[in-house]
Amino acid sequence: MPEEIVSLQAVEKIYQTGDTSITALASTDLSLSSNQLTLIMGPSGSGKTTLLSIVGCVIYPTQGKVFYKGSEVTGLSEDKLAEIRLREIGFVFQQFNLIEPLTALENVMQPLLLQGISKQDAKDRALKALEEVGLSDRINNLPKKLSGGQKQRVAIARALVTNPSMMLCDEPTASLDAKSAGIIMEELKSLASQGKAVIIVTHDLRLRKYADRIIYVEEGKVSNSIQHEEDYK
Ligand SMILES: Nc1ncnc2c1ncn2[C@@H]1O[C@H](COP(=O)(O)OP(=O)(O)OP(=O)(O)O)[C@@H](O)[C@H]1O
Repeated sequence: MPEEIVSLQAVEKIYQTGDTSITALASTDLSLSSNQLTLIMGPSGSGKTTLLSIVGCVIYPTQGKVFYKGSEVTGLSEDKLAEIRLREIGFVFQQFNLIEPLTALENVMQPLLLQGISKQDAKDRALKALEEVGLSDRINNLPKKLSGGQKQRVAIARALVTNPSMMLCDEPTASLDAKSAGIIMEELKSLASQGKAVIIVTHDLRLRKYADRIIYVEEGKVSNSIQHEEDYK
Protein backbone atom coordinates (compact mmCIF):
# COMPACT_ATOMS: atom_id res chain seq x y z
CA MET A 1 0.00 0.00 0.00
CA PRO A 2 1.35 3.46 -0.87
CA GLU A 3 2.42 5.48 2.16
CA GLU A 4 3.10 9.19 2.29
CA ILE A 5 6.85 9.88 2.28
CA VAL A 6 7.02 13.65 1.84
CA SER A 7 4.43 16.34 2.16
CA LEU A 8 4.66 20.04 1.46
CA GLN A 9 2.26 22.45 3.15
CA ALA A 10 1.97 25.94 1.69
CA VAL A 11 5.61 25.78 0.62
CA GLU A 12 7.02 28.78 -1.21
CA LYS A 13 10.52 29.57 -2.47
CA ILE A 14 11.62 33.08 -3.26
CA TYR A 15 15.16 33.84 -4.44
CA GLN A 16 16.42 37.28 -3.60
CA THR A 17 19.19 38.66 -5.77
CA GLY A 18 19.95 42.31 -5.10
CA ASP A 19 16.72 44.27 -5.58
CA THR A 20 14.97 41.54 -7.51
CA SER A 21 13.04 38.69 -6.01
CA ILE A 22 12.02 35.67 -8.04
CA THR A 23 9.19 33.43 -6.92
CA ALA A 24 10.64 30.10 -8.05
CA LEU A 25 7.84 28.20 -6.34
CA ALA A 26 4.44 29.70 -5.48
CA SER A 27 2.53 28.37 -2.47
CA THR A 28 2.39 24.60 -2.99
CA ASP A 29 0.67 21.70 -1.23
CA LEU A 30 1.91 18.33 -2.35
CA SER A 31 2.13 14.79 -1.07
CA LEU A 32 4.48 12.15 -2.53
CA SER A 33 4.07 8.47 -1.78
CA SER A 34 5.88 5.17 -1.85
CA ASN A 35 5.21 2.73 -4.71
CA GLN A 36 4.80 5.60 -7.16
CA LEU A 37 6.85 6.88 -10.05
CA THR A 38 6.15 10.60 -10.34
CA LEU A 39 7.36 12.79 -13.20
CA ILE A 40 7.85 16.51 -12.68
CA MET A 41 7.58 18.28 -16.03
CA GLY A 42 7.36 21.83 -17.29
CA PRO A 43 9.21 24.50 -19.26
CA SER A 44 12.78 25.59 -18.53
CA GLY A 45 12.99 27.90 -15.51
CA SER A 46 9.51 26.94 -14.27
CA GLY A 47 10.71 25.75 -10.85
CA LYS A 48 11.14 21.97 -11.27
CA THR A 49 14.64 21.75 -9.77
CA THR A 50 13.60 24.08 -6.95
CA LEU A 51 10.70 21.75 -6.15
CA LEU A 52 12.95 18.66 -6.29
CA SER A 53 15.54 20.36 -4.06
CA ILE A 54 12.93 21.15 -1.42
CA VAL A 55 11.51 17.61 -1.54
CA GLY A 56 15.10 16.28 -1.25
CA CYS A 57 15.90 18.39 1.85
CA VAL A 58 18.64 20.16 -0.13
CA ILE A 59 17.27 23.70 0.30
CA TYR A 60 14.91 25.32 2.78
CA PRO A 61 11.64 26.87 1.61
CA THR A 62 11.09 30.58 2.26
CA GLN A 63 7.60 29.83 3.62
CA GLY A 64 5.64 26.76 4.60
CA LYS A 65 6.41 23.38 6.08
CA VAL A 66 7.99 20.18 4.78
CA PHE A 67 7.27 16.84 6.46
CA TYR A 68 9.34 13.71 5.92
CA LYS A 69 7.53 10.54 6.98
CA GLY A 70 5.25 12.63 9.15
CA SER A 71 7.96 14.63 10.96
CA GLU A 72 8.56 18.27 10.19
CA VAL A 73 12.03 18.84 8.75
CA THR A 74 11.73 22.52 7.94
CA GLY A 75 13.20 23.65 11.25
CA LEU A 76 16.11 21.20 11.30
CA SER A 77 19.77 22.22 11.09
CA GLU A 78 21.86 21.74 7.92
CA ASP A 79 23.61 18.78 9.59
CA LYS A 80 20.37 17.02 10.42
CA LEU A 81 19.12 17.54 6.86
CA ALA A 82 22.40 16.11 5.53
CA GLU A 83 21.84 13.05 7.70
CA ILE A 84 18.31 12.56 6.31
CA ARG A 85 19.66 12.87 2.77
CA LEU A 86 22.40 10.32 3.42
CA ARG A 87 20.12 7.74 5.04
CA GLU A 88 16.76 8.23 3.41
CA ILE A 89 17.16 9.70 -0.06
CA GLY A 90 18.96 8.47 -3.17
CA PHE A 91 20.00 11.05 -5.78
CA VAL A 92 20.56 10.41 -9.49
CA PHE A 93 21.80 13.14 -11.84
CA GLN A 94 22.01 13.70 -15.60
CA GLN A 95 25.82 13.62 -15.60
CA PHE A 96 26.04 10.52 -13.33
CA ASN A 97 28.51 12.23 -10.91
CA LEU A 98 30.63 9.10 -10.46
CA ILE A 99 34.10 9.40 -8.91
CA GLU A 100 36.41 8.79 -11.88
CA PRO A 101 39.41 7.15 -10.13
CA LEU A 102 37.16 4.64 -8.33
CA THR A 103 35.76 1.42 -9.81
CA ALA A 104 32.02 0.83 -10.15
CA LEU A 105 32.10 -1.23 -6.95
CA GLU A 106 34.04 1.41 -5.01
CA ASN A 107 31.66 4.13 -6.21
CA VAL A 108 28.65 2.19 -4.95
CA MET A 109 30.37 1.50 -1.60
CA GLN A 110 30.91 5.22 -0.90
CA PRO A 111 27.56 6.15 0.74
CA LEU A 112 27.84 3.16 3.08
CA LEU A 113 31.42 4.02 4.06
CA LEU A 114 30.20 7.58 4.77
CA GLN A 115 27.60 6.05 7.11
CA GLY A 116 30.43 4.29 9.00
CA ILE A 117 29.54 0.79 7.79
CA SER A 118 32.48 -1.66 7.69
CA LYS A 119 34.31 -2.17 4.40
CA GLN A 120 33.28 -5.83 4.13
CA ASP A 121 29.58 -5.11 4.73
CA ALA A 122 29.73 -2.15 2.34
CA LYS A 123 31.29 -4.41 -0.31
CA ASP A 124 28.65 -7.13 0.13
CA ARG A 125 25.80 -4.65 -0.11
CA ALA A 126 27.36 -2.80 -3.07
CA LEU A 127 27.75 -6.12 -4.94
CA LYS A 128 24.05 -6.82 -4.36
CA ALA A 129 23.04 -3.37 -5.60
CA LEU A 130 25.18 -3.77 -8.72
CA GLU A 131 23.62 -7.18 -9.32
CA GLU A 132 20.17 -5.59 -9.02
CA VAL A 133 20.97 -3.19 -11.88
CA GLY A 134 22.47 -6.00 -13.97
CA LEU A 135 26.11 -4.92 -13.71
CA SER A 136 27.72 -7.82 -11.85
CA ASP A 137 30.16 -8.29 -14.74
CA ARG A 138 31.40 -4.67 -14.62
CA ILE A 139 32.17 -4.19 -10.94
CA ASN A 140 35.89 -3.58 -11.43
CA ASN A 141 35.51 -1.17 -14.34
CA LEU A 142 36.44 2.47 -13.93
CA PRO A 143 33.66 4.86 -15.07
CA LYS A 144 35.62 5.74 -18.25
CA LYS A 145 35.35 2.06 -19.27
CA LEU A 146 31.56 2.09 -19.02
CA SER A 147 28.91 3.28 -21.50
CA GLY A 148 26.58 6.15 -20.55
CA GLY A 149 23.76 3.75 -19.74
CA GLN A 150 26.07 1.58 -17.60
CA LYS A 151 27.35 4.67 -15.74
CA GLN A 152 23.77 5.64 -14.97
CA ARG A 153 23.08 2.12 -13.71
CA VAL A 154 26.11 2.41 -11.38
CA ALA A 155 24.69 5.76 -10.21
CA ILE A 156 21.33 4.09 -9.53
CA ALA A 157 23.07 1.28 -7.61
CA ARG A 158 24.91 3.93 -5.56
CA ALA A 159 21.60 5.69 -4.86
CA LEU A 160 19.78 2.54 -3.80
CA VAL A 161 22.56 0.84 -1.82
CA THR A 162 21.51 2.63 1.39
CA ASN A 163 17.95 1.37 0.86
CA PRO A 164 16.43 4.88 0.71
CA SER A 165 12.67 5.42 0.85
CA MET A 166 12.84 7.94 -1.95
CA MET A 167 14.85 8.29 -5.16
CA LEU A 168 15.15 11.77 -6.67
CA CYS A 169 16.34 11.91 -10.25
CA ASP A 170 17.19 15.11 -12.15
CA GLU A 171 17.04 14.46 -15.91
CA PRO A 172 18.38 10.89 -15.52
CA THR A 173 17.96 10.02 -19.20
CA ALA A 174 19.00 13.30 -20.82
CA SER A 175 22.52 12.09 -21.69
CA LEU A 176 21.40 8.68 -22.93
CA ASP A 177 20.25 7.15 -26.20
CA ALA A 178 16.67 5.87 -26.41
CA LYS A 179 17.57 2.24 -25.65
CA SER A 180 19.64 3.06 -22.54
CA ALA A 181 16.97 5.53 -21.41
CA GLY A 182 14.41 2.72 -21.62
CA ILE A 183 16.58 0.40 -19.49
CA ILE A 184 17.05 3.12 -16.86
CA MET A 185 13.31 3.86 -16.74
CA GLU A 186 12.44 0.16 -16.41
CA GLU A 187 14.89 0.00 -13.50
CA LEU A 188 13.37 3.06 -11.81
CA LYS A 189 9.85 1.74 -12.43
CA SER A 190 10.80 -1.54 -10.82
CA LEU A 191 12.19 0.29 -7.75
CA ALA A 192 8.86 2.12 -7.44
CA SER A 193 6.92 -1.14 -7.64
CA GLN A 194 9.17 -2.53 -4.88
CA GLY A 195 8.02 0.32 -2.62
CA LYS A 196 10.18 3.38 -3.20
CA ALA A 197 8.91 6.84 -4.01
CA VAL A 198 10.63 7.65 -7.31
CA ILE A 199 10.52 11.30 -8.39
CA ILE A 200 11.95 12.31 -11.76
CA VAL A 201 12.41 15.79 -13.20
CA THR A 202 12.47 15.56 -16.96
CA HIS A 203 11.91 17.35 -20.26
CA ASP A 204 11.71 14.00 -22.01
CA LEU A 205 8.13 13.45 -23.18
CA ARG A 206 8.83 9.79 -23.95
CA LEU A 207 9.05 9.09 -20.23
CA ARG A 208 5.36 9.80 -19.65
CA LYS A 209 4.42 6.20 -20.33
CA TYR A 210 6.33 5.08 -17.23
CA ALA A 211 4.59 7.54 -14.89
CA ASP A 212 2.03 6.72 -12.23
CA ARG A 213 1.60 10.42 -11.78
CA ILE A 214 2.67 13.57 -13.63
CA ILE A 215 3.12 16.91 -11.91
CA TYR A 216 3.39 20.00 -14.10
CA VAL A 217 5.17 23.14 -13.00
CA GLU A 218 4.61 26.40 -14.84
CA GLU A 219 5.96 29.75 -13.64
CA GLY A 220 6.36 28.31 -10.16
CA LYS A 221 2.83 26.94 -9.99
CA VAL A 222 2.36 23.24 -9.45
CA SER A 223 -0.56 21.34 -10.92
CA ASN A 224 -1.30 17.66 -10.74
CA SER A 225 -3.53 17.51 -13.70
CA ILE A 226 -2.52 15.43 -16.67
CA GLN A 227 -4.97 17.39 -18.81
CA HIS A 228 -2.06 19.59 -19.88
CA GLU A 229 -0.46 16.58 -21.52
CA GLU A 230 -1.51 17.66 -25.01
CA ASP A 231 0.36 20.95 -24.53
CA TYR A 232 3.63 19.11 -24.16
CA LYS A 233 3.35 16.88 -27.25
N1 LIG B 1 20.00 30.03 -6.48
C1 LIG B 1 19.18 30.80 -7.20
N2 LIG B 1 19.22 32.15 -7.07
C2 LIG B 1 18.40 32.94 -7.78
N3 LIG B 1 17.46 32.48 -8.65
C3 LIG B 1 17.37 31.16 -8.82
C4 LIG B 1 18.22 30.25 -8.12
N4 LIG B 1 17.90 28.98 -8.51
C5 LIG B 1 16.89 29.10 -9.40
N5 LIG B 1 16.57 30.40 -9.60
C6 LIG B 1 15.49 30.91 -10.46
O1 LIG B 1 14.27 30.28 -10.06
C7 LIG B 1 13.48 29.93 -11.21
C8 LIG B 1 13.21 28.43 -11.21
O2 LIG B 1 14.45 27.74 -11.42
P1 LIG B 1 14.57 26.15 -11.48
O3 LIG B 1 16.01 25.81 -11.66
O4 LIG B 1 13.85 25.57 -10.34
O5 LIG B 1 13.76 25.83 -12.84
P2 LIG B 1 13.71 24.49 -13.71
O6 LIG B 1 12.27 24.31 -14.08
O7 LIG B 1 14.38 23.38 -12.99
O8 LIG B 1 14.56 24.88 -14.98
P3 LIG B 1 15.38 23.95 -16.02
O9 LIG B 1 14.38 23.04 -16.66
O10 LIG B 1 15.94 24.95 -17.00
O11 LIG B 1 16.44 23.24 -15.23
C9 LIG B 1 14.25 30.43 -12.42
O12 LIG B 1 13.74 31.69 -12.78
C10 LIG B 1 15.67 30.53 -11.93
O13 LIG B 1 16.38 31.52 -12.63
